[in-house]
Amino acid sequence: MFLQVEGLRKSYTSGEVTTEVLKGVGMELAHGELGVILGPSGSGKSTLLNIIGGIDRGDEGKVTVGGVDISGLSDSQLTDYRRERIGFIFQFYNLIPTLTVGENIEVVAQISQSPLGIDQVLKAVGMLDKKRRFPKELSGGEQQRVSIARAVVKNPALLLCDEPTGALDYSTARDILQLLEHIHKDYGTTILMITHNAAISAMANKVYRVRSGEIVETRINDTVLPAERMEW
Ligand SMILES: Nc1ncnc2c1ncn2[C@@H]1O[C@H](COP(=O)(O)OP(=O)(O)OP(=O)(O)O)[C@@H](O)[C@H]1O
Repeated sequence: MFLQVEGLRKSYTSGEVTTEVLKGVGMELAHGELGVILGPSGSGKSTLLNIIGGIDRGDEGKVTVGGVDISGLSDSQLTDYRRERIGFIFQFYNLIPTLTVGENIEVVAQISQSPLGIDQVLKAVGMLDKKRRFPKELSGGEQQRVSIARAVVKNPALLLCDEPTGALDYSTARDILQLLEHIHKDYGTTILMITHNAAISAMANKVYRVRSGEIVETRINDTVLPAERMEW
């Protein structure tokens, strides 16, 4: 199994209060699959994604990605893992405002082991003609396209998306989901995506429903709905 999470626990302590955010999470995702994590606010979705992506660490349990047990990595090995194998897409794009679209992609390509071509990924997200623009000159949907290109240019083994359409209007959100669907198909990238929106789970191979730090349901979709046919 490409991604395997077993008995993952995580607590945060602030002052005298300890909150158990993940209470023994287990999940699996095969290579090339698209998984969706559904759940209410505060249920632990981002914490789970951040641990899988090597941004954060669990307290207990095991996370294996592409045969590597990341729970056993040193800090510098975890940084290399994150840089070389993981692409992140966030709700609020996080582009560098002082760099052009092309430069935002280039800084990531430069530190990647086997990057794709900058123009190739900009073309794939429909932003090649805006290569010399700055992020503030773009709409939210366009900025998210650039952030997808930035995540994809490193040719990541795993693409992690945290509410990628959370800040977008309905039709732009559907465009972005269609784009992620194309990336998934064209590049064969394994994708794990967090959403509040249950309708989006129709495009996934696997759906994990999270409640209060536990996966309460794992569903396998035999039929995957194309993003252009999803409605909510
Ligand atoms: N660094 C931190 N320090 C303390 N508490 C944290 C930290 N990160 C997350 N938490 C707490 O852990 C819980 C789960 O947060 P998390 O962001 O994983 O949930 P979520 O399901 O992604 O929520 P949302 O959908 O609102 O983003 C929340 O109660 C949050 O306040």
